[in-house]
Amino acid sequence: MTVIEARGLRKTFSIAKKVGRVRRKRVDVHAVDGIDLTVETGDMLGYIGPNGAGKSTTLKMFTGVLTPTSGHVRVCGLRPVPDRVRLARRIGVVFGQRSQLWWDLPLRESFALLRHIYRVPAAEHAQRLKNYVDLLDVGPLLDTPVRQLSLGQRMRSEVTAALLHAPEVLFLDEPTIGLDVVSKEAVRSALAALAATGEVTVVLTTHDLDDIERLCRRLVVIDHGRVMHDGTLEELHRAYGSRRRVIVELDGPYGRLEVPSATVDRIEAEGRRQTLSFSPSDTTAAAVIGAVAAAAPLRDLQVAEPDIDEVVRRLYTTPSGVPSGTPLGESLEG
Ligand SMILES: Nc1ncnc2c1ncn2[C@@H]1O[C@H](COP(=O)(O)OP(=O)(O)OP(=O)(O)O)[C@@H](O)[C@H]1O
Repeated sequence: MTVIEARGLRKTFSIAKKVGRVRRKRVDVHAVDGIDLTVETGDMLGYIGPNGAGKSTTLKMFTGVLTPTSGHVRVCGLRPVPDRVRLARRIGVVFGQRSQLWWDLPLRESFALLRHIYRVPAAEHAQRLKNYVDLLDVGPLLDTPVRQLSLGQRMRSEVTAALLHAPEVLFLDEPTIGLDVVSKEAVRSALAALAATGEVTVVLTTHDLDDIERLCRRLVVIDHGRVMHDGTLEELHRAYGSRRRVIVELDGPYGRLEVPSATVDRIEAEGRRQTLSFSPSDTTAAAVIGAVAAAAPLRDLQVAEPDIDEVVRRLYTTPSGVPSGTPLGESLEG
């Protein structure tokens, strides 16, 4: 079932730009510039793009915070702005800068208050709380006032809070931003476990490449308010010509290996260690390893997947070929 549908979605901000010493003129910033997107139930979608690409603006239009300038958008079959109150019961939102928890109350009491706000029957709430408290590992935190939680603990608590009224879609804006490595991993595992239940559709924005690899079954990459890629990570690698690598350790010194459809990128320790790369569309890791084993005394090997960091960097720096015409000047007013 379709949970999000956007057609030709646009948001233009009119901002005052300084020209000369005192004069200002109004310019249009096309923050979202004609986005078409369909999200189906159970999707785990990463909405990514460089700074200022239009990610937050899109999420704000999906959640009824901003009115689109033009275009069509439906979330759970509702129009986000006019149907905002009804929509609030069907979606969960975790935007880093806004908390839905009460700072001075123990977490348990925040959850109880949310039950009243969303008018969730007590038995349903208790059952759901139990499930999500286990899934997101917030049990040991229930009696702690929110202000005493670490950033990572708070993020897991925010996600739990956003799920207690059983939303169909969960929107997460940068769920791991500012967290240390261990907390990031805890939040990621919790979200991966949530995705595995298939109970809720998740749309998240992130700049974190590990989030993308671990969490996003589908990636929508936007830049200058337009969709540049929509598909799986593998499709992204294919589209941008990513290469897989095989690192081989040989039993003794050896010359440069010659393997069909692969190139030797690096030779170390007098040829004992060589790094080969190949395009998955030309050959397979098995064929490369087979060819190496037939030619040289193979001691050990390692296969490295294409580097997401590299492909995203390339994606963000490659001109899309679509002139944006967007005067992304300094925003002087909101
Ligand atoms: N309220 C506003 N008034 C004027 N311009 C705005 C407003 N909100 C966003 N913009 C502009 O719209 C463009 C898209 O901003 P948006 O915050 O959606 O990008 P983003 O992809 O979320 O960026 P980031 O990754 O930095 O959070 C930017 O050029 C931004 O300056």
